[in-house]
Amino acid sequence: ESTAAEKKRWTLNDFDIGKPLGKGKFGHVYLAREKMSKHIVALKVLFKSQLKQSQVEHQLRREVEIQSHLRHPNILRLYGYFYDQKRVYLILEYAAKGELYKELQNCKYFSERRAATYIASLARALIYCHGKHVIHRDIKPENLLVGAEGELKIADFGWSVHTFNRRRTMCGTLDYLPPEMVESVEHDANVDIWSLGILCYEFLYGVPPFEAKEHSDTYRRIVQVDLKFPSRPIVSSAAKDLISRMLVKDSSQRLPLHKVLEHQWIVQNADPSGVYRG
Ligand SMILES: CC(=O)N[C@H]1CCN(c2c(Cl)cnc3[nH]c(-c4cn(C)nc4C)nc23)C1
Repeated sequence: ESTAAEKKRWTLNDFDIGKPLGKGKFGHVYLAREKMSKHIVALKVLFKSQLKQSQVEHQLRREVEIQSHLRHPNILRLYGYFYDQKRVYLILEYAAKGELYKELQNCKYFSERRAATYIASLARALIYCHGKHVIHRDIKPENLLVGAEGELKIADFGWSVHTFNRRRTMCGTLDYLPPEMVESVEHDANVDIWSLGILCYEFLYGVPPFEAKEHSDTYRRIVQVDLKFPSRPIVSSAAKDLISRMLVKDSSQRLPLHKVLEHQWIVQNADPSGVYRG
């Protein structure tokens, strides 16, 4: 069902533009306020010239089509879009607590309760997406935002907007790709289970499991599923068990998302509200 916001023909005049939130290859994201409702949003401004140059117009149309129909507390809303001569504007939900990866950088790694709470809410969001035949939501930390109540929001449109201090492995990171994508065979919804396993590892250890200096080494470690658990920080065997059941080369053998939610590590550590309160 589409709301009034979906139908309205928005223009730039409908908004007061605030500070830049992030900038990147295709344009910038600004804090903005819709004048009539005083509703705070994030306005993503993309340059048509850039989109044409990189032949991503069709990808943008597909992503906007998908994103505007997804309604889930852990998926950033796309309220609408509009364009003028030179730019395309996406009207997005504003996540008040910003980017998760900055939080992860600040505290190196998360507690098991915090990690489990985030993984559970992402599993629920992915179950919702798969139910609508939407896969590969590209859930690396750069694409995760935090709402006002501390809830996680998947905020990706197939490419990310790079904020000022980019993550070292941001550009073209292979870290999150599962074997079938690295070996570029067709992929199914199970790719998201793999990425969730990578994310769980990174939440607990502060680095992705197959990180290496050279891309060729990361590639080899992924296809060999060269999974090692450091001795520090100390992580429970239940957490390692869950990660080991998600990072499985044969995508059909990965723990299904609904089984992730039933895993003892999640049941014992995740806050049922999906919000980590510290
Ligand atoms: C992957 C990606 O799109 N990255 C960012 C750029 C800004 N953008 C935001 C989007 Cl699209 C939505 N909400 C945001 N909130 C913030 C933010 C809030 N604080 C306190 N600091 C920041 C930054 N940023 C956004 C997404």
